[in-house]
Amino acid sequence: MNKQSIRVENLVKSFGKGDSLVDVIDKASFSVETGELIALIAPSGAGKTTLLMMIGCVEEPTSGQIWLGDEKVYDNKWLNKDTRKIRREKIGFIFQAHYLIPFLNIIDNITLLPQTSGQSKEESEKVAMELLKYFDISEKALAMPSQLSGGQNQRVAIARALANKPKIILADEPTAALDNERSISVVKMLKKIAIEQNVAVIMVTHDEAMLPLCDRILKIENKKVVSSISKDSTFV
Ligand SMILES: Nc1ncnc2c1ncn2[C@@H]1O[C@H](COP(=O)(O)OP(=O)(O)OP(=O)(O)O)[C@@H](O)[C@H]1O
Repeated sequence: MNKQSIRVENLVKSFGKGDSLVDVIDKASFSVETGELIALIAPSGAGKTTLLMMIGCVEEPTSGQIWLGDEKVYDNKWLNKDTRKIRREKIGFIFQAHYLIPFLNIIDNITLLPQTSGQSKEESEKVAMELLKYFDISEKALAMPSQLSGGQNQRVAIARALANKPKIILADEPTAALDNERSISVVKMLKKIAIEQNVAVIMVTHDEAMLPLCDRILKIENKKVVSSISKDSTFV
């Protein structure tokens, strides 16, 4: 059964002060359940990355509340000062560029974070190999990132985001560097992960072709966050 994985209430974000004050998000309230793949859309500069980074406990909101799973992590301040720990335990990040470390092979790229979080080499390599099999690139385990295609590297980046078994995946334009066919394959993969691994996925995208593959669309409109089901073309 799906359950609430992300909940945001009255979230506000402004940058700067006085004359240079920029209001970006005004009282956003929404939730995302496990199993859901959500597209986050808005014009450039409207606050997509800012919203994603607040949910990811990277950017501190101005006010409001955030729950990740059962834990309230923000209530007008971070409730746990160690936001890195929250990120490590609960969230997998995927970016437009894959940001794999060029001098580490694929398996070492995936096991780096779990090992720095205290997982044993054996256990982290076992999980990494399972993920590489899942993404159909296990034969590339010992290759270097430069030996893989853009689409393959992005699959490795998704595998890396899953290595700590997070319940939330935050993806900032994960398909921006890929052609249409590879973009569709990456987004379908994110949907499969959401369902099979009970993960909530929020994906920032500028690509309208990806919207029908998502369950719901969150749109930032005049600083407000509005939700629609993906089939509803009101916002598309
Ligand atoms: N650290 C910062 N200090 C001041 N203003 C910032 C800061 N970070 C972001 N902003 C401003 O907040 C607004 C939202 O930025 P954000 O990067 O979240 O937009 P976006 O929707 O992700 O844009 P894009 O689609 O171009 O990536 C912009 O006006 C930006 O200039």
